[in-house]
Amino acid sequence: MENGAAQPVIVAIDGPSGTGKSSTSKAVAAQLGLSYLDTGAQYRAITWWMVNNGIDIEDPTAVAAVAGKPDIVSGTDPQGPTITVDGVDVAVPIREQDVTSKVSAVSAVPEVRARITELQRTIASSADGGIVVEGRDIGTTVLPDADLKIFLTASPEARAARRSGELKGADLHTTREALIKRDAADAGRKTSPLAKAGDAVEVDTTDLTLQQVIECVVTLVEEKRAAK
Ligand SMILES: Nc1ncnc2c1ncn2[C@@H]1O[C@H](COP(=O)(O)OP(=O)(O)OP(=O)(O)O)[C@@H](O)[C@H]1O
Ligand SMILES: Nc1ccn([C@H]2C[C@H](O)[C@@H](COP(=O)(O)O)O2)c(=O)n1
Repeated sequence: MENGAAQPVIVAIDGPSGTGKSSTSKAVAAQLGLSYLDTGAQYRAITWWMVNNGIDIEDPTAVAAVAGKPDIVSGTDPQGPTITVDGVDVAVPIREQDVTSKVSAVSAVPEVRARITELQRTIASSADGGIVVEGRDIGTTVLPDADLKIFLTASPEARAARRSGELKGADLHTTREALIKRDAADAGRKTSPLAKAGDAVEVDTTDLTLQQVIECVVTLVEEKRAAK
């Protein structure tokens, strides 16, 4: 870096559920003055809209026919990310079990992915100072030219323990099975499945604290920025 100004940088963070993508991405973006985009929240938002409008989510043709209808807006401040659908704040309802159990089916529909991918690229290209975008297909499909790609992993046991803690003591076995089922659906779909990009740096977070993961990613971003 020649003039001391921070270089804009695009960071893609992918991985299965509960590996720490959201917590890490938000903290890294806040620390480095970058924008932050939670793409899972967008897929949850479109799923919430489908459910609320009585669309049969088991019918991909019905889902595809209305994929362009909801107006989904994401706020990208890492200190307070927001998500609205047709002007309604859906940050809370999109985390409910009903949406969580249906989001993989809705996000497997190619027309849904095309719509949301376009939205994501528009947001990333208008983030002047740079952005951390987290999801499942960011490094492979949405932003294949990202400056840095990270793929977070963790054992199913560690991920289930983290989620059970969040869900206030939910049964560990049931949580683990639900995570594995959602990952299998996300990794097994035809259109832009959950996958590690060939040029992504894999970070196994099983035995790392969240703080250690954040520090690791901040270092990787700073190295990339310095080399630009
Ligand atoms: N390295 C870690 N050690 C312990 N707990 C962690 C670690 N990373 C994240 N967590 C905790 O695990 C939970 C899940 O993390 P987070 O929501 O960031 O994962 P995610 O990959 O974004 O999940 P999803 O894809 O399902 O949204 C949170 O409660 C978070 O605080
Ligand atoms: N880039 C993405 C992001 C998310 N999804 C789908 C698959 C996930 O199960 C679901 C919810 O994501 P989460 O909030 O748990 O991160 O959304 C996807 O297909 N592509």
